[in-house]
Amino acid sequence: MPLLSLTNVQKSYGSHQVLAITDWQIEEGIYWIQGENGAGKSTLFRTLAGMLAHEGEIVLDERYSLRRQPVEYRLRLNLGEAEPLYPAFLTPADLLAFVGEAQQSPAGQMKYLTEVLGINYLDQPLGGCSSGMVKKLSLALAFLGRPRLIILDEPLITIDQEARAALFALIKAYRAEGVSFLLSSHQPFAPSDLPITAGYALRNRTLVPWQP
Ligand SMILES: Nc1ncnc2c1ncn2[C@@H]1O[C@H](COP(=O)(O)OP(=O)(O)OP(=O)(O)O)[C@@H](O)[C@H]1O
Repeated sequence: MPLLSLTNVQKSYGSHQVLAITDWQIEEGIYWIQGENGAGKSTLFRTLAGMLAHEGEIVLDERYSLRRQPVEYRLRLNLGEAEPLYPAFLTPADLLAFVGEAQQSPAGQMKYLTEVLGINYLDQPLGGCSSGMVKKLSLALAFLGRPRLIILDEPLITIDQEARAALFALIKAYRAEGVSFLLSSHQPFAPSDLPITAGYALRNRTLVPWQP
């Protein structure tokens, strides 16, 4: 049963078409998406997260259409952006509380995520946090709630080895609970890092099986 189906999905900025995906489906698993700079990965992920207007049909779990059941769909699909930007005066505690409520985070989940990812600067305004500290927070936010699919755009940029190991452990733990992942990276993941189900490349505005 497909977890995510895209049919005739198109996205343009003005006259510049970035996505033209006729038919693409994935089942549960951990997927890796590669793309050259400017290929459209962030545009694809923001489209899947419902942040950009698009043409075509995007359906999760054969039931939740982004267009027709937007609330149910968004509760089940989380996005961690490549280069997250937050207002400088907010703290990690503020954002975790806000996103946690919106995503209906179960009791204890925020504490678990902040401990695993080493977010021990909960009350420090983000304007005074390093890019790695902001990135780790954005990753924690992407795991909140009870998602079916978590999309992480360039999850490894700016984070250190310890956070990378913690993130991979978290991905495996969530995967064991039935959560699927779409990850982008300019570099392929080593098989020892993560059990990747399949890789795709974003080329010529569409997704094709990845080949080295
Ligand atoms: N808001 C926007 N307005 C106009 N064009 C945009 C906008 N955002 C992205 N683009 C264009 O769409 C194309 C795809 O951009 P996108 O950011 O999705 O690529 P990407 O694959 O994520 O790139 P990178 O790996 O460099 O982050 C680029 O040609 C970019 O210039």
